[in-house]
Amino acid sequence: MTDATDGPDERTRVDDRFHVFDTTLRDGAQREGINLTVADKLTIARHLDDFGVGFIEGGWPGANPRDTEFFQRAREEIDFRHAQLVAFGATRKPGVRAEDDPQVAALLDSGAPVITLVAKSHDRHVELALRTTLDENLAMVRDTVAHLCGHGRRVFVDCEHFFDGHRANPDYALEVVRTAYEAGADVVVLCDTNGGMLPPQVGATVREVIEATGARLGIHAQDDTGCAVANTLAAVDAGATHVQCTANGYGERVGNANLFPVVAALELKYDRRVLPPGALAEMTRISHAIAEVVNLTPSTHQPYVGVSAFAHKAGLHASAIKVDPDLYQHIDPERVGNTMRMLVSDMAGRASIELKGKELGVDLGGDRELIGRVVERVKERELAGYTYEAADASFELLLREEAEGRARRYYRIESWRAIAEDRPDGIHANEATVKLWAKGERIVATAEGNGPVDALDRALRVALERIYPQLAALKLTDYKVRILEGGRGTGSITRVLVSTSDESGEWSTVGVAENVIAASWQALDDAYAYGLRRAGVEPRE
Ligand SMILES: CC(=O)SCCNC(=O)CCNC(=O)[C@H](O)C(C)(C)COP(=O)(O)OP(=O)(O)OC[C@H]1O[C@@H](n2cnc3c(N)ncnc32)[C@H](O)[C@@H]1OP(=O)(O)O
Ligand SMILES: CC(=O)C(=O)O
Repeated sequence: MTDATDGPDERTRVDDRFHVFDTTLRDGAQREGINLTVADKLTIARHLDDFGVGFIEGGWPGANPRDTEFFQRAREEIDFRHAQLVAFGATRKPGVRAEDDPQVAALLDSGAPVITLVAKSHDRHVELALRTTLDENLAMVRDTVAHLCGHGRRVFVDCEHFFDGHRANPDYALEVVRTAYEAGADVVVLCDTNGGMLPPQVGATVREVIEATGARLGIHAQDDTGCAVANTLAAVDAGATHVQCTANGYGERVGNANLFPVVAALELKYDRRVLPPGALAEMTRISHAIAEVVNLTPSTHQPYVGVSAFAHKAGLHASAIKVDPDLYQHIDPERVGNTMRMLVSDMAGRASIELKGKELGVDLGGDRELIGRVVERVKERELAGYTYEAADASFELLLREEAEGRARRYYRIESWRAIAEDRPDGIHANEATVKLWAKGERIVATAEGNGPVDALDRALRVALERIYPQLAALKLTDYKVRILEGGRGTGSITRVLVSTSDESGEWSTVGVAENVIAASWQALDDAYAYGLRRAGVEPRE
C-alpha cells in the first residue's frame, strides 16, 4: 500500500525538471462516448505507468463513487513504477474554510500524493460562474493550496480559462498565478479551456507570465482549433516545463493535446528525455491498448501511432523509399513501435510492387517485365473497381500468380446458383448449390443460409470439407458492400470486401461485379484460396 510520501522507485524516476502529466482518466473521460468502469481506469493507469508518464490524474475523488473507489483501489492494487497518482478537484467554496470544505477533504482522503486544483483565473468567470468577488477567489486559491501543502501534498494549480482571462484582465490573471505559486503550488498550469488559442498567442503569453511571476508553468490545451499539440509545444518553447495531455487526444468536446505526438516530439525533435529508456518504442502498442479499453477504434491516421502513419501509396514515394526510407519518412517508424507499409493501388509504380513483394516474402528478382505486368494488371483491375490497398490477400494471389506463371487452383467451379425465396408463410429462405471439381471428382452440394451469400459460403464448405478439412478453421469476420457507380439502377457496379480469419491472423479479399452475389463469390473464392495457401495446403484440382 502506498501513502502520500511514497514515490516511484528512484532508479526509474523520470527527470522531474520536466513533467509529462496524463489526464486521460479525468479530462479524457469527459469525452462523449467514453464511459469507464473502475476496472477500465485501473487497466489504463497500468498502461500509462508502463509507458512512463510522470503523473496520472485519476479523476475527481468525491465527485462520484467511481472516482473515489478508483483512488482507493489504485493505492491498494497498483505498484506504480514511474508515475505518481494525482487527484483532481476544485478550490474551496466561497465563504467556507478550506478545512471545512468536504470536497477538499475528499482530495486528502484519496491518499493521492499529488493534487491538481482547478482555479478560476478569468474575472468574468469569478463573477458569473462562482458568483463571488475577485478578492475572495484569490483567497480560495491561497487557502486551499496552503491547506493541502500543509498536509504534505504536492499541489499543481490548473488556471481555468487562463488565456482568455489574460486577454480580458491581464493583471488579475497574473495575480491568480502569483497567489497560487506563493501559497506553495509546485506548478501553475495555464489552461486553454475553450481551446480557441493559436500557437503564437500561447507562446507569447507563457513568456510574459514567466517574466511577470517567475512561477514554474505548465500547459493544458484543449483542441478546439486543432492546435492543442502545437499549442503545447509552443508553450514548451516559451519555457513551460509541465505538459498535460491525454492518450489519443481523448477529452471534453473535440479533445485535448494528444499525449503521443507531444512526447514523441519532445523525445525525437527536441531531444529531451521525458520517458524511461525504451518506452517510446512501446508507444503504438500502448495507444492501441488504451483505445481497446475505452472501446473506440484506434484512429488509423493518428500521427506516429496510426496504422497509416507510415503507409505509402504513391509510386513516386515508393521509388525513393526503395533507395532510402528516410526520403519519405520523418522518422524511422520502429522508434515509436510502428511499421512501414506499402499500399498497392492504381497509384503504384514498379517500385511499389517490388517493395510490397518484399513485404509479402515474394522475390520478384528485379524482373522488370514481370513487375511491369503486375503494375498493368493492378491498374486495369482498379479501373474496373477492385481496390488492393484494402484487400492485401487478393493482391498477394495476383502477385504470386504472375510470379509463378499460373494460378494455384484448389477446385474448378462448374457452376453456382443462389436462390432467395419469399415464402407464403412469411419465411425468407436462402439456398445455394455449387457444382465443382476437386481431386478429379465432381461434387454437387447444396446448403441453406441466412442470406444468399451465407448459403453459398456454406455450400462451398459442404462441397470441400472432405478434401480440404482445413477450411473448417476459416471464419468470415466481416463483409462490406459498396456501390461504386451509382445512377445505373440495378446495373451499378458493386464492390465486396470480405475479411476472413484463422487462428493466426486475418486477411481481406475483394470482388467486383454488377451482381452483388457474383462480387461476393469472387471475394469468397479468393478468401479460401488464400486461406488454404497460407495453411500450406497443396492444390488437388
Ligand atoms: C475545465 C474542466 O474541465 S474542470 C473539470 C470539470 N469536471 C467535472 O465537472 C466533472 C465532475 N463534476 C461533478 O461531478 C460535479 O459537477 C461536482 C460534484 C464537481 C459539483 O456538483 P454540484 O455540487 O452539483 O455543482 P454543479 O456541478 O452544479 O456546479 C459546480 C459548482 O462548483 C463551483 N465551482 C466551479 N469552479 C470552481 C472552482 N474553481 N473553485 C470552487 N468552486 C468552483 C461552481 O460555482 C458551482 O457552485 P454552486 O454549486 O455553488 O453553484
Ligand atoms: C482544467 C481543464 O480541464 C481545463 O481548463 O480545460
